Amino acid sequence: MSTSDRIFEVRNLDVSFELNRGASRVVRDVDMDIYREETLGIVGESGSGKSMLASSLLNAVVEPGICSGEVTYYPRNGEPVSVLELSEAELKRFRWEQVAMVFQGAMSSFNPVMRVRTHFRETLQDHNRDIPAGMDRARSLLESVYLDPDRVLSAYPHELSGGMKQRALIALSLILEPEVLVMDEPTAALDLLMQRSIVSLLDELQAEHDLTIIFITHDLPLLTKIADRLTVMYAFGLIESGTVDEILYNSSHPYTRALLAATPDLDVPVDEMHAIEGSKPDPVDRISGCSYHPRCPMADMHCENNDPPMEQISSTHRAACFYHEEAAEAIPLRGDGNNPKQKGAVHE
Ligand SMILES: Nc1ncnc2c1ncn2[C@@H]1O[C@H](COP(=O)(O)OP(=O)(O)OP(=O)(O)O)[C@@H](O)[C@H]1O
Ligand code: NI
Repeated sequence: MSTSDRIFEVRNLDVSFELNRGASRVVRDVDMDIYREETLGIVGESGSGKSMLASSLLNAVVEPGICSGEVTYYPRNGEPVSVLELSEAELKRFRWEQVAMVFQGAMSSFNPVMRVRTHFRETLQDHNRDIPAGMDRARSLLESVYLDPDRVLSAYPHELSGGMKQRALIALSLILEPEVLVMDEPTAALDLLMQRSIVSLLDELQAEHDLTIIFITHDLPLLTKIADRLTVMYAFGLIESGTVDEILYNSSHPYTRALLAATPDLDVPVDEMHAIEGSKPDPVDRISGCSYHPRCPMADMHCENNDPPMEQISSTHRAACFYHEEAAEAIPLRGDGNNPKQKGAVHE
């Protein structure tokens, strides 16, 4: 992937809140590139900063959070956009027309007293789009998420099941033809079957609409089915990123390996994150050295005193650990040595 394929470039991104007990840094010094038409999965335990990072991409961090650093968006046509410098009016357009979002708790983001049709219509109206052409598009989008347009458009949100509502929201988020879809735990409230069907539907939508998808969840097994690349967050920062295969079979950060080892079966989604020993980091505390050292079995004095930089492991794989070369041996994964794919990938 060359830099010309980038759709987002994030540099030195920080998000902080001024709390009574001190400054709370909930995203720390994130550098990240996102490539056009990829599906990037962001995974990490609850509270690690995934939602804050995702909302930073749209300059939509909740008040009174402060976002600093650079978020540059490269549209297919036109000049690069400095997202954190957009005005309110520019942001409103940017958020629907370039980068759309389906956020956590999306089940409630339909207005309960408005029919689904009105949501589509008002969005088109707000953005000065042609209504008849837009409503035709709405119908075809609803069809492409396997919903009956007539029935759904005239329904009130409560008349739809959770899965139907979620699919209708995805259709709505695509009504203004955005290039990027940011999804924060979009399937969390759905049953297994519905989660899987939404995932396969995203694949189809992505191909059809040339979408870039950023998918956030703590369901690692789900991500391995949908993502091209994975980025792992720990304690408000990125600690490893690579292709799905690099993360699954050759992960080089002790936290990622602990996460994988705690995931009993990649075909069964579990709330695997809580299985890792030690307490969760607090965004107000300033831990010296590596943020993972208090929980890391490999940590030594060097890790306690120094913050590990992201090390390049392959052209697509990076990890922030001084001992990334030894991690595979120190933290074996269940099934290591049995799976031929894993065997070949283990560090010598
Ligand atoms: N409004 C707020 N004010 C101050 N701190 C906040 C606020 N909202 C969230 N935080 C803190 O920011 C940190 C990161 O939160 P974030 O919601 O990004 O985590 P997450 O990884 O998305 O977790 P989850 O998987 O539970 O959604 C957490 O420690 C959280 O306590
Ligand atoms: Ni979240």
